[in-house]
Amino acid sequence: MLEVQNLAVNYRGVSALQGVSFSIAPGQLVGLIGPNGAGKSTLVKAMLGLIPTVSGFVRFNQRPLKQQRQQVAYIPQRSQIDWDYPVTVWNVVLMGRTFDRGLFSRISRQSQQLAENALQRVGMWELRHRQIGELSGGQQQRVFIARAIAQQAEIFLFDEPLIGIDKKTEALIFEVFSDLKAERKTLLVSSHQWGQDLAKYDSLLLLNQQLVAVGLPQEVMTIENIQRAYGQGISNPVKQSLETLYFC
Ligand SMILES: Nc1ncnc2c1ncn2[C@@H]1O[C@H](COP(=O)(O)OP(=O)(O)OP(=O)(O)O)[C@@H](O)[C@H]1O
Repeated sequence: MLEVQNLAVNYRGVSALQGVSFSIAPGQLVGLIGPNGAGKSTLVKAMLGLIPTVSGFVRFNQRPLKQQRQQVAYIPQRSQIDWDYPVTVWNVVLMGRTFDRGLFSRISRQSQQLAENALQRVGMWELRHRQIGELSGGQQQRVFIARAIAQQAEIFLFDEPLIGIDKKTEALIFEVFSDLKAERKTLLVSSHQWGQDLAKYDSLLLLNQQLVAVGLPQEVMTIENIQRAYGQGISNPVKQSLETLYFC
């Protein structure tokens, strides 16, 4: 069980997150949604211990998550990655196995096999010798998902994985989510994507500095909750996705 209790973050004295508490059971796919600047990335980074927190704790199976970083696969937003960095697809995926280096920093045969399987899973094996900067947005996302799969983590934190990708990659990502759920992994996916996709999550966390609502997608995505999180004006895409959720 992944537990977040009373998490708060300030940036230079200004509050970005307050009193965030939730838990996720193994095998659950949880969506983290909220407007731009709501603190979605901040929450994911705070959970990983990448930024300082003012209060709160994050535990996995009753132990601090910070002490079990190897159990967490983090798939950052594509915009946070330097795509000009000269590294091949194969080496990015092997980075998921860096904890498994033996004498003279050699990567074990088992790790190489896991990296190969992960690249096959996301349909990127043929492009393994490519530089990452030479890939499309969807292909880049597949490579980082392969790295996460190769890591064999228990918890997967995806930061906006659906931004700027093609429909085929989006379908593949949801297939990978299903596989990981079947393996009883814990999945938290931040997204500001609206539409039918929201109904695919087991539950949603609606965030705007604090948690506005938590629960089943149709319980969370009420007009009242959306207004509390997004302010008074609800745009057409938001209305459409509410209708999609109610009529699916
Ligand atoms: N390093 C930082 N220093 C100061 N303020 C920051 C920093 N990072 C984020 N913020 C601020 O904290 C708030 C939350 O930002 P965050 O990136 O977590 O939101 P988000 O929900 O992920 O947004 P988006 O959907 O646009 O990616 C914003 O007001 C942002 O400007």
